Amino acid sequence: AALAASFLAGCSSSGEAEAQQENPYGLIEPGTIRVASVGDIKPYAYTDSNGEFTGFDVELFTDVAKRAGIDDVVFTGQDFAAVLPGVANGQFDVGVAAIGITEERQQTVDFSDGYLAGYLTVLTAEDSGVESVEDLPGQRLGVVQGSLQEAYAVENFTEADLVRFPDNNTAVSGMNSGAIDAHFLDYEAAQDYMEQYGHVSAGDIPSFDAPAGFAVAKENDELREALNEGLHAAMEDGTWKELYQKWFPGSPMPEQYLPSAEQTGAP
Ligand SMILES: NC(=O)CC[C@H](NC[C@@]1(O)OC[C@@H](O)[C@@H](O)[C@@H]1O)C(=O)O
Repeated sequence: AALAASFLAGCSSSGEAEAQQENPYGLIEPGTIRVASVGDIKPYAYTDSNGEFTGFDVELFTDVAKRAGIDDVVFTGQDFAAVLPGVANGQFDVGVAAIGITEERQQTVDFSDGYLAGYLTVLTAEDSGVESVEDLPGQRLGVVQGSLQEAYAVENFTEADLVRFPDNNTAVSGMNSGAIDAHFLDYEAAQDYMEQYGHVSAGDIPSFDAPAGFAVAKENDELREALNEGLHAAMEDGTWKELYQKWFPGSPMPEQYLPSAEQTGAP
């Protein structure tokens, strides 16, 4: 009670203190978290046949929000390139879409701690002639606008003809119709298209230095810290591991997100 009293006394007006108490995370709509996501990066974040958002990132975030005391989470699908601007300009409270944490992105938004470190995959059709990334020069390579894959390809696949798409589905449709020769996307999403269309990987590039994080508006430290607390609790009690095994069965599991008792510290 003393702490609360001093906290309330600290605010300039009781109204502000009241507001602060009701909306401790500075949410657009107190009690609801508005999330900018994307609808087609299965199995990270996607809309199922009922139009419901689901996937590893979606279920992990929903669990973390619940631990922070917010049960009402509303997901809205955007083009990937619109997610961070939507969070930065206050249209959404959080961005959740396998968004890699990078210095450049931290110019416009803040991130929770990382929750998923994996690979970027060059996906191609069985007989495309693109056997590995060495074959990319002169080939048409799809990338999602604003993705790490776009930045990586601009930097490293300088002789490929880059074709920018709003999302993976459009890009893979383009590949299936022969408009492009390969598409550069996230490993688990690539696995899904391989199962669906019999496509293959022409190369997997580690992206461990840019683990996915939840994007929040700069300065909203209360929200970011509450998400971090929930995230680490979900890792420590094995929820993260359970969701990883559900959504990425058979994929190598990064150790740093497992309960500390299960971390061997092996390199
Ligand atoms: N929604 C998307 O298409 C996201 C594409 C891309 N994801 C990269 C990443 O965050 O995906 C999950 C993990 O593998 C991370 O290591 C990786 O950087 C990006 O952040 O640009």
